Amino acid sequence: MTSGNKKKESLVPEPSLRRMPCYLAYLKLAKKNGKNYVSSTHIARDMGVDSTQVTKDLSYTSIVGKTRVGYEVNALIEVLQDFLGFRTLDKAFLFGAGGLGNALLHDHKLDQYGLSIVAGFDVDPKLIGTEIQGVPIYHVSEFNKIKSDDVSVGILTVPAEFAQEVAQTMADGGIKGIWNFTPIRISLSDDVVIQDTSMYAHLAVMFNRMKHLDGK
Ligand SMILES: NC(=O)c1ccc[n+]([C@@H]2O[C@H](COP(=O)([O-])OP(=O)(O)OC[C@H]3O[C@@H](n4cnc5c(N)ncnc54)[C@H](O)[C@@H]3O)[C@@H](O)[C@H]2O)c1
Repeated sequence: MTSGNKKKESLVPEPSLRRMPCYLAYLKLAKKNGKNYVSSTHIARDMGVDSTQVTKDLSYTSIVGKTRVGYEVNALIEVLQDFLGFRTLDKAFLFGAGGLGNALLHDHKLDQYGLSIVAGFDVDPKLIGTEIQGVPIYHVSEFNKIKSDDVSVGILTVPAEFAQEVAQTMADGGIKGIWNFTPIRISLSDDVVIQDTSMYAHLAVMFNRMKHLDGK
């Protein structure tokens, strides 16, 4: 597959991995503002993270900061992009080209994060045979015909009631990583990585914290 050199970073703690794309966005902005070097203290101050945490997070990559000046911005951007797997393109199949699936197909920045959707699958006759942003949409029953060894990522954006069944279809067809947007906890064998993602969970946290503010 295209991302054969993506490393297995299983020992990196998830909170560190989750912070890294934020460091990357911060560094890209620093670069835009003409900065050549940033220190972990600056990153920490601007991002509201402890500076030892920043140093620790970045130590999982191969980069080493220089005393006093810190990290070279360009080099750190490249190292982070590499480390996070954003510099190689993984091909993905999308299952469920409705509201959210359609939005993801319109997300032109997805490839900057190492993902390229090459085909969509749905059951809606109005969608089958169409293209969304140049990506062909097939009936889900055609998956076995279309599936390919070089596509190992599946994006799951079907209604909740079909999530488990469609995820199983994906796994049976060789998908190794499922980006699960449905609210269902998918159960599959251990050789498939499932990453649950929910905007609504974050919204719930925000509402809860806002209530707490009101109560002050
Ligand atoms: N994680 C998040 O932040 C987030 C945000 C929005 C929606 N969602 C979830 O994403 C999913 C999709 O939401 P939506 O608003 O796009 O719904 P939607 O109804 O607009 O789209 C769902 C699509 O899946 C298709 N579909 C139905 N059964 C299928 C099957 N067996 N195989 C393939 N495709 C099938 C439908 O025809 C439709 O096009 C839901 O589970 C929803 O809860 C998650």
